[in-house]
Amino acid sequence: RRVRIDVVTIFPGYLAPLREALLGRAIEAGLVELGVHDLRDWTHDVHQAVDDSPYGGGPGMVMRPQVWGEALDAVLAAGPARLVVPTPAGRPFTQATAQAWAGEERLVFACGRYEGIDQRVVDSYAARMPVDEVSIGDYVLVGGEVAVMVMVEAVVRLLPGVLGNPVSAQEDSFSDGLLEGPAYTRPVSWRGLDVPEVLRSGNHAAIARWRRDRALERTAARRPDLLDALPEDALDRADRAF
Ligand SMILES: N#Cc1c(-c2ccc3ccn(Cc4ccc(CN5CCCCC5)cc4)c3c2)n[nH]c1N
Repeated sequence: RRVRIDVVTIFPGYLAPLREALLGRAIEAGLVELGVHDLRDWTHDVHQAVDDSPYGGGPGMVMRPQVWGEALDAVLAAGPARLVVPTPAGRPFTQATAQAWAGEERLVFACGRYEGIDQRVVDSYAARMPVDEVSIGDYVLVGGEVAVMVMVEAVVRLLPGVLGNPVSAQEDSFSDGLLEGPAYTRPVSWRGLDVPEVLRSGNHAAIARWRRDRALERTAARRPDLLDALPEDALDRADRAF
């Protein structure tokens, strides 16, 4: 199965890294088709204006609906898609979102800049297709391009054939609801720091117990919200020590 991804932006160069490495190989393998479009290709004025002052006042500029309408009509003409609009005011983008979108045939990303895109763009397309206004986290970026990079990577890595070891897509650190614990490889001693003995013991039950303890410890320390979100039966007696 393949997915077609289109991105509309005033900074097409910002999306160049999508063609590198893992994603580049997925594109070469024909698992992903990627189209990056310059929004200014759909302006008609000599200044290629894409923004204007906000009605009601307020800081900054807002992106004009007409240009976005022509660009998205052109890109969406190729067939039905889910329209994704990154915004600080969006619903949280999570692994569950990535999993859901990995099943889509087409994703179109509208990258805003300035203070965002005139709301009528989202409203007009929401009438005829799925439109998701999403945020990748509680911090403020300057535009949607970086968010699109994050979301495209999170989605594409879930597509069959993209990752060398697909099982890891299922066993993602968030699959058992805990953060993953520490990982080690050779050498056994490095700058006076040794690999924990248990990991070299060959005692797989002890190793599994140690790893779960480290994951619980780390989750309790860094993401207590994940612990609170665990289903009642997720922690056994040994787990409750943390
Ligand atoms: N995903 C995601 C994002 C984004 C994101 C996504 C898309 C765009 C398009 C433009 N910007 C810039 C921007 C920045 C702040 C504000 C809020 N205003 C500030 C001044 C007073 C009024 C409110 C609006 C627009 C974007 C930011 N930021 N953080 C995420 N997780």
